Amino acid sequence: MFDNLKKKLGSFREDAEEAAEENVEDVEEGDLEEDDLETGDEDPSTNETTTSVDAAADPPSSRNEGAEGAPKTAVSSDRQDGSSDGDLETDRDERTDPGAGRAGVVSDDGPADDATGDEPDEDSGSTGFGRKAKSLVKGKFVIEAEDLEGPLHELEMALLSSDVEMGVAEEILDNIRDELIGETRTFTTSTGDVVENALRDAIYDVISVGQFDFDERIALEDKPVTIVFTGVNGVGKTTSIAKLSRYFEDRGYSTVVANGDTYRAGANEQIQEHADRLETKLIAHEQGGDPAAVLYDAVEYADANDVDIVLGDTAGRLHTDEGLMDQLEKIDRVVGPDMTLFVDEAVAGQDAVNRAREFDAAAEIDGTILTKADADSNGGAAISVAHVSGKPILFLGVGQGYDDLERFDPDEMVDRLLAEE
Ligand SMILES: Nc1nc2c(ncn2[C@@H]2O[C@H](COP(=O)(O)OP(=O)(O)OP(=O)(O)O)[C@@H](O)[C@H]2O)c(=O)[nH]1
Repeated sequence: MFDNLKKKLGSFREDAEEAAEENVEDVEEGDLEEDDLETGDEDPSTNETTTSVDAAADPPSSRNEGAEGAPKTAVSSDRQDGSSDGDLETDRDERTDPGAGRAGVVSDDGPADDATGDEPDEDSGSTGFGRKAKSLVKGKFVIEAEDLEGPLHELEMALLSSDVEMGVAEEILDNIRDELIGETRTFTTSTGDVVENALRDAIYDVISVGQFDFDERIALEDKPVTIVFTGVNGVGKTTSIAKLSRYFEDRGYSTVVANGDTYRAGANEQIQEHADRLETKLIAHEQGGDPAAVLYDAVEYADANDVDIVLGDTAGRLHTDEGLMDQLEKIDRVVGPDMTLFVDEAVAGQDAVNRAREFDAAAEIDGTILTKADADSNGGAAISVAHVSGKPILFLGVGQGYDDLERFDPDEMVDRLLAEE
């Protein structure tokens, strides 16, 4: 899965690490300015962080600098879930590389990311992270813009040729620039970790857009929960519905499937096969019937039989097909689905990215299921869909079996993309 992209990211890592290595200076403990490592300068009342001595030379940052006077910190990810960066970073690093990486990186314009979420360092300078980092520090470097020009250009070309959407590729590059260029970085493990963490954060930022806890949301909704699936023909909608039926049944929910694809000959038979295998009820009408009526009946059935979740298939359509888009609107009016999930195939690359944007504009979606990720070596859709549509990827289809469905986890995705071969 995503092998091409993994290779290309690996090349960037090597190139950027080389650029960092060329600028490394050894640091004797005694040479370190307190400023290099200080972490206790935050004023809790203003949440201001000490600015870098090099800050004036910093290139304008599109991400870390807000309004004039706003805090500029080394923290990069704008999390979607409201939790503090510190908590998340700590979580993430513990899972991926305990004791290495981010925790060891300190820039001179503020605290290391992990430190930002920790308890306040009351006696700054004598206790806490600054002191700890000092005793571990190995070296320091500054990467200037020109050092990274070549590697970043290569990375841009690599992302674009992997079907990453142009705006998303630019965002990733901006994120990396913000993280790596122009700041003196002291480090405790290796320059490789510094580069890897910058890349990790840059990608995480774009793929984690809009993430929410899907299971929790299902648990909290009044039952029955109605989920409608939309997308173009043949991308794996029906199969994904069958997989989600299995997913929910595995978590103790009962499901009923509604075939709102009254358009395509053979659709009833196809979905009936899945329902039989999964031993779940199918509600279907004659071909040519009203899809909204099918879904309405399925919700009635669920109400009457205490079924927890209604999974509603719809006809494959293009967002430009007005008749079919009107059907979706009617479904919205008649059954008021709790969620509309857009289904597309990872292998469609840029097309899938464009369709996600367009479907969201035409019929507000809550999230995406990206199918056939198992057959996609590029990964461009997986990287781009959330950022472009503003809605999260919720699941990846990773095969044709009912269990071949993975919750999309941005952390795991980044780990996967940056895993050493
Ligand atoms: N490898 C792989 N194949 C998949 C995956 N999901 C679906 N497929 C296959 O894709 C083909 C199309 O799937 P369907 O579920 O029929 O697609 P659909 O979108 O419902 O198609 P229409 O009903 O024609 O709109 C089938 O052969 C599925 O087995 C996946 O995650 N990985």
